Amino acid sequence: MSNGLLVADGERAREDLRADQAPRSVVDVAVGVLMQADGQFLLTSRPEGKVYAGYWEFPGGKLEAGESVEQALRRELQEELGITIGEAQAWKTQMVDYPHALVRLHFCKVWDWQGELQMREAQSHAWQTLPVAVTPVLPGTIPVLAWFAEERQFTGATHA
Ligand SMILES: Nc1nc2c([nH]c(=O)n2[C@H]2C[C@H](O)[C@@H](COP(=O)(O)OP(=O)(O)OP(=O)(O)O)O2)c(=O)[nH]1
Repeated sequence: MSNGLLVADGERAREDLRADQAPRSVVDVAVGVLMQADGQFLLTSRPEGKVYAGYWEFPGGKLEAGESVEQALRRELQEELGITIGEAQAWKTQMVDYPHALVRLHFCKVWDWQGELQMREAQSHAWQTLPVAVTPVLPGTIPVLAWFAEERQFTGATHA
């Protein structure tokens, strides 16, 4: 990692490849970190047919044209989980350079929502704490586990 940018899948080879290419545009993504009072957080698995299918992540998705992060988060969590969220607390942002896209992840903590969780995209879900037991975790999700570790003074591996 350098300058707050996480490069997934082979930094040096990709820098060589990109030397004479135009900079890629950034894709903004709204991500919800659903929290329970006891500190557990919700992870979901990426559905079949998407890049990194089967990897564990926080629920969310790309902003549509004209949407704010909060609007996108509200829409995505309704679409994916069938819940209506209350206030979302902007937490941290993280850029990740994947082979498929350069993404800017806007992580928001969500403490309050209405409705029962429904896995509307046939994804799996798991309430987790540190260390995270489900595997594999999406590269762009791992920094969040480090932020939790810092907040909680947790030492040791954050995930399997
Ligand atoms: N939702 C989510 N996406 C993440 C996380 N970490 C991470 O690197 N990403 C990346 C993976 C993808 O490149 C991008 C999210 O795009 P997506 O394809 O899941 O979004 P979407 O639901 O709008 O997708 P689609 O409708 O276009 O299929 O952000 C995370 O914790 N949660």
